[in-house]
Amino acid sequence: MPKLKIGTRGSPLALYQANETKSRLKAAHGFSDEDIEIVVITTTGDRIRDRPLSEIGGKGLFTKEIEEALFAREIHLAVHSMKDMPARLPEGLTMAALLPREDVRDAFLSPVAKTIDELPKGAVVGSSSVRRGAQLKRIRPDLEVIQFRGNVETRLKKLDEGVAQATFLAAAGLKRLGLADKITSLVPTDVMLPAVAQGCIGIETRADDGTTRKLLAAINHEASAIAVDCERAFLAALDGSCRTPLAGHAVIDNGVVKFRGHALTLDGVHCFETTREGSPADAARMGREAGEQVKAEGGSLIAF
Ligand SMILES: NCc1[nH]cc(CCC(=O)O)c1CC(=O)O
Repeated sequence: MPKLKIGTRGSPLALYQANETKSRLKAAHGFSDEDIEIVVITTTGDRIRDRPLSEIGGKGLFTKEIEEALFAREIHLAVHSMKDMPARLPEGLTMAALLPREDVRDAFLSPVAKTIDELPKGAVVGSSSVRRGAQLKRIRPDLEVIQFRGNVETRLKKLDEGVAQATFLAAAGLKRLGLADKITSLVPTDVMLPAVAQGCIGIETRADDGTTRKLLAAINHEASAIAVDCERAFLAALDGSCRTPLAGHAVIDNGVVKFRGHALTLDGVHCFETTREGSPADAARMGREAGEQVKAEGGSLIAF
């Protein structure tokens, strides 16, 4: 009988993340392989493959069935890409641990150019992310952005076939999957501010499950948890739909939390920016106030 059941989506990245969590729990608590079972759960987001997620309802589509399994006690914990988590968790669930954050940057993939700047005038870029689309139009208004979904292999094939000249993926996912060699270049965060919580794996459990919470506390990475708290408070304050291009990134530098947040219009013409600095204890408040500021400033142009 397994002592712990981990719920996860079945994609290669999700399985990698669940196995990473399993290894860390084994190392922290001396569990054997049989003690921890990985339970694959198919979500609505996995079933719908043909439409951009932002059209269907976006965030939450990858979490609903998994959270139902937590409530039903079919699993003890659930492993998520924090970037895909809605700003607020359902009542009764909690994010009990964050794993050490991977590279937060976006990766640029292109057979014809080394960087965004080097793309030929009018080049076609494949991306379904409203954030990346808006950021790109802001720096290169000449580029044409087309919808692009699918896994890494599908996207690389589309690049090969000339459907688009470039695409973007989170560096974290590529690195975790051992596909870092597919990256043409990494986009600096001051060129493209990453999505809130990009590169972060979070582990969710029931708030009243003290046993699992204690096991997870041992593998929590505090600096990553603080940064994500700040970024997600920004997201929650803006209450953005997934049609709202938002970006936010916090780092802890010498004990100081430094946060940058952006909200853009879809066409990239307007970008409302905010920065905050403060102590880790204030991380969530800083993110929230940054979000409130951007909402007040950009509210007439951006539909949050
Ligand atoms: N929205 C899809 C998604 N959710 C998490 C990752 C992997 C990277 C991460 O954990 O931030 C990706 C792929 C991507 O945006 O390229």
